Amino acid sequence: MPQPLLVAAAAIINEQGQVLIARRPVNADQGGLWEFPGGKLAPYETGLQALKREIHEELGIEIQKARPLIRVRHEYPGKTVLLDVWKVLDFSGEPWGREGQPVRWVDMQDLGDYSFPAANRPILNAIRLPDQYMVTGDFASPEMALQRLHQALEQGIRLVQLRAPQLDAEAYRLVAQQFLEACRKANAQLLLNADPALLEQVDADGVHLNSARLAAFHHRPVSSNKWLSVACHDLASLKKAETLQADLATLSPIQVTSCHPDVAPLGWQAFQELIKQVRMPVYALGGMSPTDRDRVFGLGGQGVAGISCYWSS
Ligand SMILES: Nc1nc2c([nH]c(=O)n2[C@@H]2O[C@H](COP(=O)(O)OP(=O)(O)OP(=O)(O)O)[C@@H](O)[C@H]2O)c(=O)[nH]1
Ligand SMILES: [Mg+2]
Repeated sequence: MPQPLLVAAAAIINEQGQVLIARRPVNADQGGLWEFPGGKLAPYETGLQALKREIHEELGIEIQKARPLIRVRHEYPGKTVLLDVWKVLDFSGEPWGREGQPVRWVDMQDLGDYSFPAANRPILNAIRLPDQYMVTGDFASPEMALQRLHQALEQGIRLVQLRAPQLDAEAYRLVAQQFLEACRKANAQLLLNADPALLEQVDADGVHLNSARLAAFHHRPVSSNKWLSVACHDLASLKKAETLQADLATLSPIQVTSCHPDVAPLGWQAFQELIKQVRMPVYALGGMSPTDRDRVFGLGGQGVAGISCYWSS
């Protein structure tokens, strides 16, 4: 494999939730396209050092605090890049295009209106997805499920997967419709762990494919304006998810879990090694707690997914 060109780039988000993008000069590589500000690492620089230097050079601001968001390896004709993208949590100064480049604050939902380099698709997904992903656990009645959903939404959960293998298709559809209404009100996104065709009846934000469905599909089963989430347990399933052009994946079990106590966990090192090999935001699932997020960011993951840590009375 060729040695990639190392590039640090910044997702700078303001208090209104807008993202800063800049336009590349027309005569540059990927010219005329929009990008996340940043640039190549100098020899002996770490990603964060390069990020701070480049952002000062290009935008005139000082990064006070940032955390890893996603690393994306992409092969362009004649060049391979490894984009080390950071989420900027605090900065000082007012950004402006110091090199004459147009810069613009863009609403999160309007990012799709801009043309970015091909490598940027996973970055756009990582920016739009939260760092916590709740998967529903057991419930005795739809009322109990809704009550638990409301508790989670109040605690800040903004991405929900309705997993209810105990329900038949009709019962699932009814609960999904109620979940969708509650999620819409809370500005949260709902993924259906169900046949993707259900999206025609319940207009949720996307679907999550379990292992059986992942194996059954050979093409992306949902349109590009819906999320495609996939359950992965090893490199083969992650690669299959990539073939289906999935937007996000869960990788499990990372630690020992109460629901599958006899399954051997992958562990943190395997989590890091596996997600290096795919271009997709990946959530750590299995035995997680919200406090594991910093560790996950450091290993290159999107955040934490969980049932028991979020679905409790
Ligand atoms: N900064 C940045 N670079 C990106 C993005 N997406 C992407 O494919 N790249 C690629 O990564 C490389 C970054 O190079 P750059 O031109 O920003 O590097 P630089 O700031 O050091 O520029 P310079 O060469 O003028 O000193 C380019 O090949 C560019 O096409 C992105 O979102 N932001
Ligand atoms: Mg640059």
